[in-house]
Amino acid sequence: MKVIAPSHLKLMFGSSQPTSRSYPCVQNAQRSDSCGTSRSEWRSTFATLTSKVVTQKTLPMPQVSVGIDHVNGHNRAARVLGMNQKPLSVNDLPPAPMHGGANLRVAYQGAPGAYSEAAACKAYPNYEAVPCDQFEVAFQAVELWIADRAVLPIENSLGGSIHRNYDLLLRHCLHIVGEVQLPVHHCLLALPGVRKEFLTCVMSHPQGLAQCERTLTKLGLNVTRKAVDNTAIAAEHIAANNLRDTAAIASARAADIYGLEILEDGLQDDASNVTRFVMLARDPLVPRTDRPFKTSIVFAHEKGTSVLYKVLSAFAARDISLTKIESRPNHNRPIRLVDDANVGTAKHFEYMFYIDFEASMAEARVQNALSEVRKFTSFLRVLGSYPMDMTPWSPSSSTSHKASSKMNHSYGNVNMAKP
Ligand SMILES: O=C(O)C(=O)C[C@]1(C(=O)O)C=C[C@@H](O)C=C1
Repeated sequence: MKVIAPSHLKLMFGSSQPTSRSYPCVQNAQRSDSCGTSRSEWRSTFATLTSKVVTQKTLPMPQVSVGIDHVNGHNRAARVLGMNQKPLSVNDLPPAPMHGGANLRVAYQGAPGAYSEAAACKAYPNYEAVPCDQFEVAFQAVELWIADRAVLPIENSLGGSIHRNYDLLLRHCLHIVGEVQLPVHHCLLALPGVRKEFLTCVMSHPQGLAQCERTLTKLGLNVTRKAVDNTAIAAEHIAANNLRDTAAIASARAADIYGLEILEDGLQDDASNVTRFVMLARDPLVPRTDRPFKTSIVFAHEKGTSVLYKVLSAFAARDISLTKIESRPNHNRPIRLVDDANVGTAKHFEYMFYIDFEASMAEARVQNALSEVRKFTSFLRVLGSYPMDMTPWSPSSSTSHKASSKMNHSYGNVNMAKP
C-alpha cells in the first residue's frame, strides 16, 4: 500500500460538485439531493429500470460498453462487443470483481492504523491510500478525481448506523460499488509504562466508545470519555502529545504505528463486532445475477411514513429480502404541519428512508418492485447494486489483526508515511 497524500486530505471545497459522470437518480416531482442529471448510458439504464415496469429479462447491454468500469476489468465487454454483433446479455460479461484492480487510489477517513484503512486494504489489496480528515473529504476526493474509490463505514453490529455517511450518500453523487464487512477488535492503548489505574480519560471515535461501553464500565476505570474523529487519530494524539493520563480505544496496528502499549485486548462488548463499509465510485457497477448482489435505495414521500407499508409490500410480494432499513431526517423538508381548527397543529417529522435488499438491479423482480415503489414515493434514488461481501466468518482477534497489520507494515515500511 502506498500513501499518496502527504498527510490527511482536508476539507477544501464548499458544496459538493457534481461529477461529469452519470447518476442513477430516479427522481419524481421532488429533487432532494445535489445530483445533476448529466448525460449517461447509466442514467438512462437506471431510469428505464426504475421508471416503468420492465418486462425484458436482459438489460439494454450495448449501452453498457461505454459506462464500464475499466479499472475493474470490465473493458473486456468492449472487446466482446466489437467481435460479436449479437446484443450482449448480462452473462457475456466477466464476473463482477469483489476486489478491484491494482493501484486504485482509495480514500478513507482517518489516519494509518484506522479500521477504515484495514477495510480499504481488504476491499482493494493493492491500493494507494488517500487518508482524509473527514468523511466528506473522502467523498470529494473521489468526485474531484483525487481518488478512484472511497471506503466508508456505514454501520456497526454493536454501535449501529454511522448517520453522517447516510446523509453524505444523499448529498453526493457517488455510487455504492461494493461492501466490506470487517471484524473490529479494539484494544486499550497507552504510552509505555502507563498503568490503567492512573488513567483519567479514554479517547476514541464515538463508535469505538459505543462498542466498548459495557467493558469500560466493567473495568471500573474512573475516566471521562472523549470523542475524536477516528480511533487511530486518538492513538496518534496521545503519542504526539505525550499524554500519560489518557488511553485510546484503537487497533493493535495503531499501537504498533504510534509506539503505544496494549493495556487491554478485546475491549469490544461482543466478540463478533463487525463494521460494514461501503465502497464508492464515480460510476455505478454493471449489475449481475451470477453472484449474490445487494441493492441500496433511498426514498421519500410527501405523506410521510404512511406509505412505508406499501413500499415494503412491493418487496415482500416478490420475495426480496430486506437487510436494512434506516430513516434520517428529510433535510429539505424536516417538518410537515397539519392544521386542525379544533385541536391545533400537528407537527409531523419527515424522513428519508434507506433500504438495502438482497437482489440485483439486473433482476426483473427488482425492476418491477422499484417501478411499484416509484408510484408511492416523491423521490427515489438507487444508491448502488453491488456484490455482497460473502467472505467466511472469522471473529476478530488481536492475533489475526496483528497478522494483517504485519502484512500492511511490509507495505508501510516502504510507502506509508509514519508519524
Ligand atoms: O475510527 C476508525 O478507526 C474508523 O475507521 C472509523 C470507525 C467508524 O466510523 O465506525 C470504523 C470502524 C469502527 O466501527 C470504529 C470506527
